Amino acid sequence: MEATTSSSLLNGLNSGVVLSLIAVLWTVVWQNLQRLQLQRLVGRHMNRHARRLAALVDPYLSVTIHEYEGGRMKRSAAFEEVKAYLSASSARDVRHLRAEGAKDADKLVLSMVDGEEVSDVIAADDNTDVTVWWCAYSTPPPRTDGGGYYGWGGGGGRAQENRRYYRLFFLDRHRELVINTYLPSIRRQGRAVMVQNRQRKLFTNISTHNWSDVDGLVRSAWSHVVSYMCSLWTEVVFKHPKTFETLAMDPEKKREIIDDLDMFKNGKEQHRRVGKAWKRGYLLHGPPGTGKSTMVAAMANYLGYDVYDMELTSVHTNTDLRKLLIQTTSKSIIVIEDVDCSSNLTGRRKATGDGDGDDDDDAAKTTTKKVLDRGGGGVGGDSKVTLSGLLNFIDGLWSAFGEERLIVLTTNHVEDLDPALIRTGRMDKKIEMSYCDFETFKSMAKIHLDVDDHEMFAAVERLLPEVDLVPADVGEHLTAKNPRDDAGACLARLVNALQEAKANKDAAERQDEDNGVFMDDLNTYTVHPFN
Ligand SMILES: Nc1ncnc2c1ncn2[C@@H]1O[C@H](COP(=O)(O)OP(=O)(O)OP(=O)(O)O)[C@@H](O)[C@H]1O
Ligand SMILES: [Mg+2]
Repeated sequence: MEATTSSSLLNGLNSGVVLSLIAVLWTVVWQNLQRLQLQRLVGRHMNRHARRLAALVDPYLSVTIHEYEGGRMKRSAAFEEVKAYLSASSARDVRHLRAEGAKDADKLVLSMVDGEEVSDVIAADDNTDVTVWWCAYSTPPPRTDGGGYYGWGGGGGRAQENRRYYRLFFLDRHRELVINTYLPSIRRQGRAVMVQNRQRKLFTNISTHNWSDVDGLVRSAWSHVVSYMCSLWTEVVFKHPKTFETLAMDPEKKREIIDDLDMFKNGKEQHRRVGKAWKRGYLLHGPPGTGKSTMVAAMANYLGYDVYDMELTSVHTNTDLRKLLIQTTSKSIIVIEDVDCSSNLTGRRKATGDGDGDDDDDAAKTTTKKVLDRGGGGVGGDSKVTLSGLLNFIDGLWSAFGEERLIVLTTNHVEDLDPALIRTGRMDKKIEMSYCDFETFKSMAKIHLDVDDHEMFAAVERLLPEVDLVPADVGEHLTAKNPRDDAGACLARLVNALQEAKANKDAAERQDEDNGVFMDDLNTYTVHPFN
């Protein structure tokens, strides 16, 4: 932002006593018109004249906010915030508007075209109203010596567009109020509008390059160029329908998680006071189909955060891991799904040499081969990320970069994870997502069938603890399969599945007893009624 003192807008005119009197009179009349909410009736042209006349007796200052900072290709956050802040008043008061696409496919984000202006009223401490004016302008883009335009890669057509800017006019006597109170406040309000309007994103780091075809040195050089030039993340619009309302789980447990998220979201001051990075780790563990990924979506929707879905096997080195971290934004959730399968990271901390995990050499020495599969082929790739690198990513010096960030790890095998990975500070909240219990079933029945009670609930309550049925399976049984399926039919299908699962379990137990295997030797009976 640059502040300049504007000379009287009527420079050169003979500012005699009569003219000054008229100006003072006009200012008084104008302010009264504003108070009576008649400004819009009088019209925006009169508004501009009032400002010019008033400048005779009290000179104007201006603050200019450019779209691009320092002539570079980086868009100014302040410009975007002011634009967002002014969108409502522009839509209301301005005759010529510029429209851009918004989050909602049916809506448009409106802003003033060049030459338009809107006024804004600030409530001063002495209960008087102070009027300021925002005007929109633009200038042609700067040219390079060769006649080309600045910018490259990603700039494209954008480099040839006019550079827009907003200029705020206000009276000299309101300097303190505008600079110290008004401008910070509109930035905050603009940010809030942007959060509301913004399309949330789902990012992934899965590379589209076939690295195995590329020589190591070339690959390394290319990866540096890519990470310097553009984002290491690929993004799509995040549109997951799951919310906490439709996530079935024990209501008390759900409340506890929502409260925890609220405390985190509003915890900026608390984190600052205790000198803690504003981040929080969640570990979601439990068998497949218990809703871990679904919970991440519900969290993202609840908080309004972007989601960075990190595929560890696509990260080549600890250094790349750190670069990915640096390229994430605030108000985001970084998820590493099935962390136990992502890489052979379990129990390797001691084997990592000096273990600082901070350079590629270190990583190379301690490379762990990709292992683990969930039913079939192993995980491919040539990642050299070490456990140490991951530990530093989650709670090392660099993890304090940025703020308001959740890191969520999901796993089916919490017992396989290194204790250092899940210690408090890395994973602050551990949530066990388990087999469907009766409370979870009741919330699923409400969500799927809109029933709070039913004669078949008793059978479900009796059978559910006897077998291990995950919410994904219960949800499938409760989903109508044809237009004639009512609540009774869906519940009957679930009860049948439970009875069948119980019969299978009893048969397996009998078989084990016959074979001399005792129940204590068996960990769980997982029932997959759809197999
Ligand atoms: N608690 C739940 N409430 C509502 N739907 C659920 C719940 N749990 C699972 N589901 C449904 O079951 C399906 C599978 O859930 P999800 O993918 O979240 O399981 P997961 O625990 O992440 O499994 P995996 O360990 O295999 O990744 C989804 O379609 C989801 O909508
Ligand atoms: Mg999952």
